[in-house]
This record gives sequence, C-alpha cells and structure tokens, in this order.
Amino acid sequence: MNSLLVHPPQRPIRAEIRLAASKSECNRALIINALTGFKSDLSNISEARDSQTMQRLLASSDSVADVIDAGTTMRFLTAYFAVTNQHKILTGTPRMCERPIGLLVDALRELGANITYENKEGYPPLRLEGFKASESNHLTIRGDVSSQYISALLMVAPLLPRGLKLTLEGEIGSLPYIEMTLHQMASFGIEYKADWNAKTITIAAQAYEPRPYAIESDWSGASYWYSIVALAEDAEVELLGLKEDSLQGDSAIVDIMEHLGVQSTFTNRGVLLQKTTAAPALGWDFTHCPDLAQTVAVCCAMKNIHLSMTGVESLKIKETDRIYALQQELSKLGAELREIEPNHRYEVRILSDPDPQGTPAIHTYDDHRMALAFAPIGMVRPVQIDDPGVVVKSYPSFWEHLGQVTRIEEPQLS
Ligand SMILES: O=C(O)C1=C[C@@H](OP(=O)(O)O)[C@@H](O)[C@H](O)C1
Ligand SMILES: C=C(OP(=O)(O)O)C(=O)O
Repeated sequence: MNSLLVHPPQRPIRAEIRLAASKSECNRALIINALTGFKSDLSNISEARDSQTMQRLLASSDSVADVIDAGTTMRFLTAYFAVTNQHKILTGTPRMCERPIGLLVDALRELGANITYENKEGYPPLRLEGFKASESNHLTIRGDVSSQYISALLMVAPLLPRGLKLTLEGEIGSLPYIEMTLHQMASFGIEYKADWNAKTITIAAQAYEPRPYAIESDWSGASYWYSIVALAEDAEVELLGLKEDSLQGDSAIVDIMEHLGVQSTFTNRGVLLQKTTAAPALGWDFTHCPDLAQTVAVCCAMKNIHLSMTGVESLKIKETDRIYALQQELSKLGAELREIEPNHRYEVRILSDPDPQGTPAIHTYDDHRMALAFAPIGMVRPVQIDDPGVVVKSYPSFWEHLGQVTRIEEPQLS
C-alpha cells in the first residue's frame, strides 16, 4: 500500500474512538517493569510499534538490539542495558543513526558505563560493554536537547549504589515527559526530590516495587481527532480512555483546540469533542508539547488561522526534520511556514491555494506524525497520503478508525 486517498465525509460525523495506549507511558512502564524483575502487572500495553519493539527487546537475549525508529526505545534501553551490565549493540534505522545520543552516552560513561560508538561519535549504533559504578553520583546534563536522555537516567537512578543527583542546565524542554517519568517511578514505590527552581532531581538508591499499572490512552493520537472535528463541517467524537488529570503533556491539545473551534467535555469514559467557534489567530509555545506542532500547523493552515509558533527547536532532530517536512508539504496547500526568528519563531500563513480543485499528494518522510497530521485535511478536500503505513509507530489502527467516519481508498492506477 503506497498511498491512500481520504475523501471528505458525506454525512455528519458521529463516532466513538478507542485510541491506542500512549507509547510514552507504555515505554516507561515496560522499563520499570523490567526493573521490578518483570513482576508487575501492566494493563493496556500499547499496540504502537515503538512499544512492541521495547517489549520484544527487553525479553530478548540477542546481542544486537534494533530499535527501528523509536527514540524513547533507543534512549531508555541504552541506560537500562548499560546500568544492568548487559553487553549489547544498540542500533536502528538510518534516521535513528542521525539522531544525537552523545549527551546521554557522556552521562552514562560518567556513571561508570563502558559505551563506544560503532560509527560516528555521538550517534548510534552503540556498543555497550559493561558497567562498573563510579564514585560520582552527581551529574549535570543540558535540558534543552531531548528530555528522553533525562528520563532514561532517572529510571535507572535507583539502581545506582549511591543514587543520583541530576542537575539540568539551561532551558528545560518537554518537561511534562520528565514529570511523567517521575510520577510513574513513584507509582512503583520510588521516592524522589525534584526542585524545579534549582533544576535538580535527587533519587537515593532504592528498589522498585512490583505494582499493577494501567496505561492511559494516547493524547498525541487524540490530537488528530481534534483536528478532524475542527475541520469537518459537522462532527461530534468521543475519545475513550483519556483522563482530565493526565500525565501526558499533549493533553494541552484541549486548550489549544478551544482556539481552533473544538470544545472538550470529560465523561466517565473519556472526552467528548464538539464544534464551537474558532479564533482568527493563535500564538503557541510548543516547548512542552513538541509532538503537537504538526497537528496544529496543518489544522491552522486549513482553517486559515494565522499561527505563530515558538518552542519548536527540537523538531529538527525527530523522525525527520519536521520543520523542513512541514514547509514542503504545507506549500502544497498554498500555505507557508516561515521562519521569523532563526530556529525559534515560525508562522503559518495562507498565501493562495495553488490548485484548489486538485488532490494534494502529501509525502510523509518516514514520520508517522506527517501522515497523522495531514490526513484530517480530507475533512475539507480529498487528500493523498503517501506511505500511510508509517502510522504504525504510534497509532497502528488510525486508518481503520478514520474509515469509520469517511471514505478512504487506494488511488486507482491510471
Ligand atoms: O519521553 C517521551 O516519551 C517523549 C519525549 C519527547 O521527546 P523530546 O524530549 O526529545 O522532545 C517527545 O517528542 C517524544 O515523542 C516522546
Ligand atoms: C518524536 C517522537 O518519538 P521518538 O522520539 O520516541 O522517536 C514522536 O513520537 O513524535
């Protein structure tokens, strides 16, 4: 299946969608479960490939662990395999081998891990050859590159003989993901002290306790349904398995979408999305919810809402350079993603649709969020999404779910 055509719905949309479980919460729960000796009872394990890969690699005794394109799986397993003294080669797709990991490797080396680079300094593949705890239990790490390095270190901190005092340097990005890690660790009996003013987190040596743990549905996946409701003429969708007091920072989509014309009402099963009036312009800082940037950029472009976005620095080192990918694909809709302050502030503006009657063909750059963020365009005009299978990374049942509300087909060969 090389591409899919999404057609505008012929009827008002009324649907209940059971979202995939959050791969972020799931990957933390899987690592922590491993650290309890696989004795915890996890429910609602995510069907996302990133989480299935994590589960498979944790259970495998192979010397090579291939994470495919899963960033959290790569970063969390690096710390886990290192500190549990496992000898492994950690590798992934060519893109994974372009995503930096040097800050995490430097930190683990300081703690006593023997890690070397197979090819390029600072990037996977990595060779892990044992662990001998060092005297030092105090580390400093930059907070503005990827929070995944920090989460990875925090989860293994209780295993270190002297625990860990971690100081974060500079701006902290993706903070809710760090807080999610700490909350989940606490759910398995770990005590910690976080001082966000001093930017330090202190964790003593202690043991994880096996506990039951239920993983919440995925708020990042929910964002595509918000965009569908914002763009469709008539839509009401209930997303099942989401909570108002979520650990996931991407629940910020509730506030963002109030400006884009979607109202949220929490029910005892999840959240009900209904249409309301949209604002003419939106300014948003994505520092703590970078995975929402594509959803919001595309939705604003389609609704002709002027968007000013900041906090998108990390987008260039994700599954693809998401700034470049957005610029290329938004231009097919007659929209522009313009850099206003170098690498800091961008805006989305509508110029003119180069072909209002046409069916834009959207490339997805091996990035699930490109396919997921552009598919809702189909609520307004037919759209072709190339390489639709990329969604398996986080939301494998997306096309099946979308097929419940509108027609999707493989394009006819001419
Ligand atoms: O810890 C996590 O589960 C994640 C953290 C974020 O990455 P960064 O911290 O690199 O921004 C996010 O983009 C990613 O999808 C998942
Ligand atoms: C950036 C993402 O994932 P990861 O970094 O875990 O590959 C994502 O899911 O958007």
